[in-house]
Amino acid sequence: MQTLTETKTQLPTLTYTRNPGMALDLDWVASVQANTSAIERRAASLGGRRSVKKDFQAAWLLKAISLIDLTTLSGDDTEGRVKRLCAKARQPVAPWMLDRLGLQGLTTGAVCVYHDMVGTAVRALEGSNIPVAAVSTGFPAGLSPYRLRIAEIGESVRAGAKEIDIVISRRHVLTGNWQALYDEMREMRAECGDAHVKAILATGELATLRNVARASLVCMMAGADFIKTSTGKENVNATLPVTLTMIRCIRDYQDRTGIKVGYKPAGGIAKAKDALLYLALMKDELGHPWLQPDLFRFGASSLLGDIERQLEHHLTGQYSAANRHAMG
Ligand SMILES: O=C[C@H](O)COP(=O)(O)O
Repeated sequence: MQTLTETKTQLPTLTYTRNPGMALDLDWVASVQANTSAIERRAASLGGRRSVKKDFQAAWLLKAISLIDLTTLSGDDTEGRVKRLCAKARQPVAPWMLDRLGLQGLTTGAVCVYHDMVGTAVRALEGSNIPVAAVSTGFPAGLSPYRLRIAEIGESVRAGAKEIDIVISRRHVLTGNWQALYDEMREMRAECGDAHVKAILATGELATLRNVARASLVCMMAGADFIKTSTGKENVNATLPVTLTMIRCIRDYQDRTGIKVGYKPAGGIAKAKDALLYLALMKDELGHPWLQPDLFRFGASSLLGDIERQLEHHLTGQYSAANRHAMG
């Protein structure tokens, strides 16, 4: 894998990339394979490599911040917590750090909340360009009545969510009912209207990497603007093998249709060095366009805290031996 080199972070402007989708191509779905042992070998080889040279780390950490969907998805969420989260999204690191780096106006990519908190988040982010993403459709299991799942999307859009993270019905994947998965995704896409739609596959519950690949493809055919690994609530969430599988499907879909679909690893990404590894992998496999917020996001509740700590150590020169090790 190449080492990331970039000395300056340019603040991204978010222009959404839309996926119009296509007719369900069952032959293509049937032909999808995933060579699990090769994928696992490649994933295992990634962790030990330095993904960013020390001189370039600050720029890449800032880039990572701009790609976070800063998330709170807890049963005990309150308006106060969501307001604090939004304040953090507006000003993710201390102003002195940005001054030191000659950068102003850095924000996270979005704020991600349950439907009930969309209104609070929209009000708290007024005047900023930070979109609110709502998890919808009976998150996280997606097992509430179908008409209610569809209705929830409309409610979130009307409350001001610009991005909707839907959960798919895992049973359609586990039973190979690709038509049902396609129809469900298509209807959810339509209900989102102008809002950007991310399809959460809950890959930890799909049994095989081949299922992950086929579900990725069907959701893209049905018009998902992003494919997202996990709700963060499964036993296994974002992993490197799943990431390789999904981003190669994104590449195949682009090769065949010319359409770029985004990728959102989510759940359990809490360390700055893991974030940098993901960015290096995206650059390697898909190229620069997938280092922008219209095509890449981290779904993460605690990643920002670790990035901030690493940035502070970087800028003050106070790298402890432990931190040097943590940053690889
Ligand atoms: O979609 C985002 C995930 O729920 C966040 O998961 P996390 O709390 O493990 O970072």
